[in-house]
Amino acid sequence: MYTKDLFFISLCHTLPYKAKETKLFHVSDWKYCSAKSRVGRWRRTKRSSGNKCVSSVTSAAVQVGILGASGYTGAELLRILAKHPHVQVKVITAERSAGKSYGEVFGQFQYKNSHNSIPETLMDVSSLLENSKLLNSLQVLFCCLPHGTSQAYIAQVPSNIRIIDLSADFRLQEPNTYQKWYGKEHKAVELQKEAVYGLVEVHRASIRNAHLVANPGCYPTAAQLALVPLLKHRLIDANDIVIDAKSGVSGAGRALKETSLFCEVHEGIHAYGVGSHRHIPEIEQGLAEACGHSVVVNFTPHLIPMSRGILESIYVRLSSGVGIAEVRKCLQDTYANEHFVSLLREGIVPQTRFVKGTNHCLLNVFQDRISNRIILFSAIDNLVKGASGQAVQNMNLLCGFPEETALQDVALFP
Ligand SMILES: NC(=O)C1=CN([C@@H]2O[C@H](COP(=O)(O)OP(=O)(O)OC[C@H]3O[C@@H](n4cnc5c(N)ncnc54)[C@H](OP(=O)(O)O)[C@@H]3O)[C@@H](O)[C@H]2O)C=CC1
Ligand SMILES: CC(=O)N[C@@H](CCC(=O)OP(=O)(O)O)C(=O)O
Repeated sequence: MYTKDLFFISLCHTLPYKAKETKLFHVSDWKYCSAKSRVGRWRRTKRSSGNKCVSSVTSAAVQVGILGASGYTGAELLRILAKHPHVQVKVITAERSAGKSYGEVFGQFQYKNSHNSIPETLMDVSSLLENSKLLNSLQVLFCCLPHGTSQAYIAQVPSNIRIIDLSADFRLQEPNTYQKWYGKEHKAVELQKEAVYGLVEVHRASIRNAHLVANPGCYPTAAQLALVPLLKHRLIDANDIVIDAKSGVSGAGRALKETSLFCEVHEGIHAYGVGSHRHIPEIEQGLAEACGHSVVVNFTPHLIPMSRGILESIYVRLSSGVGIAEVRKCLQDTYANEHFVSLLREGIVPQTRFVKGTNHCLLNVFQDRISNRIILFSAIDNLVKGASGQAVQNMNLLCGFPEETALQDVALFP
């Protein structure tokens, strides 16, 4: 059977990704679908997308600022917010690119009518913080600055503005843990205490009322979504977890670094931060919370010559008397009503290309050949579910919008 003979019934993007049981029909079966239902689907599509490629902003749009809009996560935020029907991006900032127009920094933002209007020029953060009128006109501030930089700026933001920080600055609850892994004292310890960890599928209730959301790190997102439910239900041994992680190069950010030079990345793969990566305490903090006692994991990240994507292969020991079927059932039940996390059908290995450009995390579990062990796989796009997509999911939650608003893309493939 050839692809041209097939019609994928979920072409319409209003159909949630969760519809995993959607079948491919032969084109000749199409006539048996009622014309009425086809019209109904079309009408819904037109209404939800305003018959244009993007939705228009409602009059009562949430006013948003983005610190660090000239970086990778900033650009990804603007790409996503461009199709958000209830958001107006009012301010964007940069450091080296301050004063430039956004289209000059990112050519993809020069197209006419392809996005909600965005501010023409990148301003510097200090000018924004000094302009109290402009600052106070914002309701939500995304902070896409390097870790260590965010905390001092965020401490100056008025408390009526809700902040979503994409850096690592507010993820660790213990100031001592932060100092140990980041090598410096935290400059906003009080704020660190009140920050809520923004892994929506785990902390949804507390995020809703948060003033400051600490958006999770990319590697910790993929690891925790696979492991937290299993630890909560005591299905795996908390002291025998090996996380073998691979990331695309955009994870390192846009600033020029030796480690992300083309000649030193392409056609090669290497581990880094072995036994010392700063995401170790973040992963351990989340897993300890899930099982109620401290956890020590083996976490080894690798850099892969691709632009985006994270795949984690996670090797664990089952608790005594537990089988793989219980693990599958636990993941299936936990994520049955979650829009962005899915357990794939048995035997299908999650791939980064299945999630490229999307806010989805795909999971699966396989029996290891070594008895009583299983292998979990978790795939995300580091810039979307691992950063800006998750940040928008958090904003949707804070603002009372449906969580999946502006996040319903299907992966760009191939
Ligand atoms: N990339 C990823 O996959 C992920 C990143 N994160 C985290 O999100 C944050 C942003 O990451 P990413 O977008 O990749 O980083 P980039 O390096 O691509 O961008 C950083 C941004 O911050 C600005 N900036 C840098 N230094 C300063 C400063 N001292 N004062 C004000 N602005 C400054 C830069 O401006 P300019 O370029 O104009 O100098 C740029 O806009 C980081 O904390 C990162 O660790 C989290 C999850 C995943
Ligand atoms: C490939 C690569 O370099 N990845 C980054 C992680 C990106 C991320 O999530 O960083 P934050 O914790 O600062 O948000 C790293 O290993 O440091």
